[in-house]
Amino acid sequence: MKVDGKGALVTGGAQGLGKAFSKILLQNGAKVFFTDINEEVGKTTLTEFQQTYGQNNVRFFKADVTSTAQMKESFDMAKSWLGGLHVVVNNAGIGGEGDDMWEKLIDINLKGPIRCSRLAVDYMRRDKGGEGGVIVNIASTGGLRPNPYGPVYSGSKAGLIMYSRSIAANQEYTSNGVRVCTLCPSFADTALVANISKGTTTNTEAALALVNQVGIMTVEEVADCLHELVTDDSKNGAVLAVSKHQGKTYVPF
Ligand SMILES: NC(=O)C1=CN([C@@H]2O[C@H](COP(=O)(O)OP(=O)(O)OC[C@H]3O[C@@H](n4cnc5c(N)ncnc54)[C@H](O)[C@@H]3O)[C@@H](O)[C@H]2O)C=CC1
Ligand SMILES: CCC(=O)/C=C/C=C\C[C@@H](O)/C=C/C=C/C=C\[C@@H](O)CCCC(=O)O
Repeated sequence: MKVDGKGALVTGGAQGLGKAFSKILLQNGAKVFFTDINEEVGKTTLTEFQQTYGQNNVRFFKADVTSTAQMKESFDMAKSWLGGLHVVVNNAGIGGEGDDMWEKLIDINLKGPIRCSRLAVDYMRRDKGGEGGVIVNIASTGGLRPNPYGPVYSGSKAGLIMYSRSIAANQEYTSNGVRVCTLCPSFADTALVANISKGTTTNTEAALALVNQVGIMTVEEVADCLHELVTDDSKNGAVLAVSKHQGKTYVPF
């Protein structure tokens, strides 16, 4: 699918990878409706995008992926303003393994993209008035192998990978024009990784050593992979891993 003229919704689009995903979609001619819980940064990013890509090609709406009501409102607004919903990127996510954080992490990193994938299917499937489209769920290489420094984070991403592969296998969705893919980046240069040094993992020293060993990608390198999954209509159920040290790998399950 060429994204030129298509409508896209990106969650967690105010900064980091979500901002890079919105940017590459805008650069290729899509209209983008992005959401985020951070209203201040979201409005700053909106202004930046509108100055570069035009007032009428991008919109921001403050919304929390843990709220069904807020995300239903987001999807309603997006479909109406975009004129059609063809791409959904479930990107919003956090780190944090502590007693005070791990349940919130599951709510955001696993329940959030499941909530938004369910909405996306309903809004995209042709038998319910949609025009077909693609959902890309943002997991992690941390969901593909055990991670002693982020067991809850890895569990959330492993769950998202399997959920995504499972709905991609649903012929009720595929026969109505919906594709589902998963992008599994390793470390990229965002606040999420920077926060590792502030103690979001179970072992900061070991985690930082892993980051140094694996290397850190630019957000643009990850965004190129998103564009590949969105535009290649042959990709359904695909899981694309990408890292600084190993490049791109379609995971051969
Ligand atoms: N940066 C990295 O190395 C990697 C990141 N990822 C995943 O990529 C996604 C984006 O992460 P980054 O850009 O790195 O982090 P980031 O912290 O820079 O951006 C995350 C965005 O999500 C938003 N957000 C957080 N909770 C939210 C909620 N409840 N509702 C709506 N928005 C919310 C934040 O406000 C922020 O704008 C996450 O799912 C993360 O797990 C996956 C692999 C590697
Ligand atoms: C080095 C950090 C690490 O081992 C992962 C920790 C996971 C959870 C703790 C969380 O608070 C920090 C998350 C940061 C994640 C950043 C990138 C990961 O999504 C890539 C995982 C790297 C890999 O295992 O290949």
